[in-house]
Amino acid sequence: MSEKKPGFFKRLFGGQVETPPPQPVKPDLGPIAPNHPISPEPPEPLTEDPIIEPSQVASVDEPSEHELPPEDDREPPSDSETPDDDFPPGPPETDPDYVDDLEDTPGPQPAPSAPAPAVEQPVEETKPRGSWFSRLASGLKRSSDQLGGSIAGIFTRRKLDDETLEDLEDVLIQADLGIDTATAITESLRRDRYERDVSAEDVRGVLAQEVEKVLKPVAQPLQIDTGQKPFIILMVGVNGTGKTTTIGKLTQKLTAEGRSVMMAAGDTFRAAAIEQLQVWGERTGTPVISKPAGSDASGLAYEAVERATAEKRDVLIIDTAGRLQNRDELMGELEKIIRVIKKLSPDAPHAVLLTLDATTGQNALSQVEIFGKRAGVTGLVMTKLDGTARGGILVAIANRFGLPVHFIGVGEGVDDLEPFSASDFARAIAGDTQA
Ligand SMILES: Nc1nc2c(ncn2[C@@H]2O[C@H](COP(=O)(O)OP(=O)(O)OP(=O)(O)O)[C@@H](O)[C@H]2O)c(=O)[nH]1
Repeated sequence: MSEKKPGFFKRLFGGQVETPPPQPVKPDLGPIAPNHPISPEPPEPLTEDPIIEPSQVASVDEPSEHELPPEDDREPPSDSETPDDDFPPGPPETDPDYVDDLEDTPGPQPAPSAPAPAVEQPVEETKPRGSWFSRLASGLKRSSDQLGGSIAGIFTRRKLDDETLEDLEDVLIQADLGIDTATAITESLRRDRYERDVSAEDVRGVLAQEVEKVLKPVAQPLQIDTGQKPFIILMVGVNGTGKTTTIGKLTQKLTAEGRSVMMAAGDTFRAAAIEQLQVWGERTGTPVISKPAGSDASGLAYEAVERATAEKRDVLIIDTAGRLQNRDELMGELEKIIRVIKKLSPDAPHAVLLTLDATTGQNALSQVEIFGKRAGVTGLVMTKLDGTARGGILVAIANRFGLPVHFIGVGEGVDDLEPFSASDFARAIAGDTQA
């Protein structure tokens, strides 16, 4: 944590750190609370003195009817992996009988606020920060280096002929840009420069142009409809993709804009996620609705909507447990959370944001497809673009689904999440590091 951190553009396109294939994600607080790592092991009771003000965090401490589910040790998916049947059971609401019962009963009443569990105050790191573009470029450097290196290898003193175009197409597909974009780029070069000398620089220029063309329509800011009080945002995604961290960063942005926000610790499956949100709550002066780990997430969402409505909050952001998109019962649980929210606010959730881990590669396409169908995803947040060689996947996703991309993340820090800019991303992935 003491390492000097380069700027954003530099981290997006400049990190030399080898990124291993997707690993089981260790829940930790990263830079939020660097001195207080949270163990990925089954949650231990917190023993330190409470630091969070009782008024800041609303903990709904009803005794759970259900056993605490086993800690979620599912691995994030890789391209080749398909989930097997060995996963531990999901939260209680994944039990169909339980789901039916809960849907038939009115939502639980909010319990009185109680002091939050003890969470150590986050320690803000002071690091030199570059511009967003420099940090973006730095983060995407592995992607751009890989692409740039391969392109340079193809176009060293070679005319643009069929063979070079085929080689280039292969390189672009391997960089996860998708067949359509790869073809668009090679066709553009064929049209304008066939049989002429072409430099790697020329090719990178065309790459940046074509990537920007694909990304421009999807680069849309997250619009908060002020007519909705609260504007309800549901955060969904596969395990460890950055939902909780993104909620914290987003809350920081929204509160800095003067909005009153409430967070709901709907990832009741992972104790660390609840604590993580509580840290963000303390940091941003935002109340966090929570229940003990293992509680029903739908009931919590219901209470959070009631509470945020009663308090006339501008925005309510609801976290959810990570789930693999092809675990049918877990996706059914997500649908149930949405149905329960609609009982109180028929048009809600007003935004369903899917977090995608850029290091996942091609599996992200299936995540967008299935979460889109089952949870009505309205926008995307791509995290962990720092240090991955697979940043091109965002282009393939944009091309295939056309869903708005609201934010991208290039690190764990609060200012490592920024609204998505098509031209910055295109320049960064093409290896243009000039801010
Ligand atoms: N390098 C990097 N790490 C990130 C980024 N966003 C989140 N992380 C880290 O990724 C890890 C998982 O993030 P979480 O926010 O806990 O993910 P989650 O989706 O809530 O996880 P589950 O609750 O298990 O589904 C944490 O260590 C974060 O600090 C990013 O943009 N870059």
